Amino acid sequence: MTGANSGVRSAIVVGAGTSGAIVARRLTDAGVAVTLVEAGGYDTNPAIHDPSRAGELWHSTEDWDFFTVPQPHAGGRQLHLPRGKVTGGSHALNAMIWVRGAASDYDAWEAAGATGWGWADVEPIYDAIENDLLPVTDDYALSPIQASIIDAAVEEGLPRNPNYNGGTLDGVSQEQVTIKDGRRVNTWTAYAQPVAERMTILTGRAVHSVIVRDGRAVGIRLGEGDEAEEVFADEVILSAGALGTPVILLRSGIGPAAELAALGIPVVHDAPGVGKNLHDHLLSPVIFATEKKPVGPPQPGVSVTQSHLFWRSRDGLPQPDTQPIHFSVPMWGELEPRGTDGFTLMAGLVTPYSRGELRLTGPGLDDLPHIDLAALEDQRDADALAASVRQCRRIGGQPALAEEWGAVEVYPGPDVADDDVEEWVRRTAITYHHQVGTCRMGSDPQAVVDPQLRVRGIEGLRVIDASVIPTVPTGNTNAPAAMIGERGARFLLAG
Ligand SMILES: Cc1cc2nc3c(=O)[nH]c(=O)nc-3n(C[C@H](O)[C@H](O)[C@H](O)COP(=O)(O)OP(=O)(O)OC[C@H]3O[C@@H](n4cnc5c(N)ncnc54)[C@H](O)[C@@H]3O)c2cc1C
Repeated sequence: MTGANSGVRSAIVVGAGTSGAIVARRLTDAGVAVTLVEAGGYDTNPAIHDPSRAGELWHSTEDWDFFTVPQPHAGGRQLHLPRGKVTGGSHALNAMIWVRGAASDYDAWEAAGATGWGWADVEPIYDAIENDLLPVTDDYALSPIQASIIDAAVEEGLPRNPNYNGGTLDGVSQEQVTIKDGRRVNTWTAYAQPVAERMTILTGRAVHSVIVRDGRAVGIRLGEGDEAEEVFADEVILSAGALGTPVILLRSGIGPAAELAALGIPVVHDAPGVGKNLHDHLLSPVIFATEKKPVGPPQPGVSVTQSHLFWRSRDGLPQPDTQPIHFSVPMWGELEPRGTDGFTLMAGLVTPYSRGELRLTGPGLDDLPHIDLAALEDQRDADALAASVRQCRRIGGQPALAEEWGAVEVYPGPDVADDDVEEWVRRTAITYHHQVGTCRMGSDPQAVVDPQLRVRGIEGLRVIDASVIPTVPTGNTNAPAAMIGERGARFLLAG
């Protein structure tokens, strides 16, 4: 369907990240006059494009560098939440791993009121994306340590899964990634950048809020104070991500009325769900040194993570609840003392029960949001992550690692007994970078957007990004964000 058919002549897309870059491309191809607004700059930093250098992007100018409020169930720590602030968004910073999730994840969305988002609806979208502009591949050479990690996981009893996107997640696998010829490919470089000359692109411009007149979104406010500027279009699409989009809605007066009033923000529409339901996956490290031969430094063009596994931490689960991810480098984080070489089996929780929230602390662009993941608040999350740590310890002790490499566990290390791993998890848990849910889609009054991704109560305004995800899928969230971008654009063009 073309833009002319849908009647949409012009659209503003806020955010050139995973979802927004796809939306901008699809609308442009349909003849819609697109203005794509990105708070960050262009992706000129070479570290973005070399998969081995992703770690350099944390705390860089391309990182929003968010932090949570102190997390009482995770040692009182404030967790760093990197998010891409650059063309490509978080797909410019991420590890490029491609995971669809479990069919039952999407059937659960549908059952909870996201009508039309069951597996039968989304599977063809994934099939289409993977055979279109993004290269999704596991056809690359494994680093020697990664091959041994996979062997060790098999020795621990896990099945070797040749395609975790093929219907069964369980087992250990080489990661499918969006890398081509040793370079990162993201939705900006694959979708939006090739048609950039056919759009209006504003970079380095942060959107303050949406302009709403008589219940309809008519444009956006860029910047604030003396630098404020207004841009108008038929449709406004927020693709600013699970932390960026709710902030824009709240500054626009679309959110929980009492919270907005307390900050002196005029209430445009009482939407109690905006910023609620924030949740994320979590990681906790198990780090090894090698006594027989060094792992060696990262190689240019090669990601430091190439394998992962899906595993059920207890009986009776319909799908895996843990997804350890394996790094060819020691991921020391805040740990001291630290060595110079090694590898990390990063335990991972992918079925979190804890739910946090995002709130504003003020109406200005510089007022940092209050971000509370409620990390490990639900005991089931701590139990699953601790079980995952114990499993990673066991894998490190298998012959393929312990005998071939002389792998020796440095952290948690011999002083931490398996019974004390929960304390380790609370002391070391970090984000898996998969925040979702802050503008949940559904059919109930608390849902922020309807299943067509229209903001309830406001005409001409959609949210198309990871914030609409009602419950985080079993796996990394980039592929779901891309799928949401494709579907959201189709909904909009269909009118
Ligand atoms: C370090 C890291 C590693 C990750 N690894 C993986 C992985 O390997 N595999 C995987 O599947 N997922 C991974 N993820 C998660 C995945 O990248 C995200 O889920 C996905 O990119 C979300 O897409 P999005 O479109 O919702 O938001 P984003 O891609 O974050 O895009 C949002 C865009 O909006 C812009 N924006 C925000 N606010 C404003 C504003 N006010 N005005 C203008 N622009 C604004 C931002 O700058 C950004 O460009 C990782 C994430 C990170 C940060």
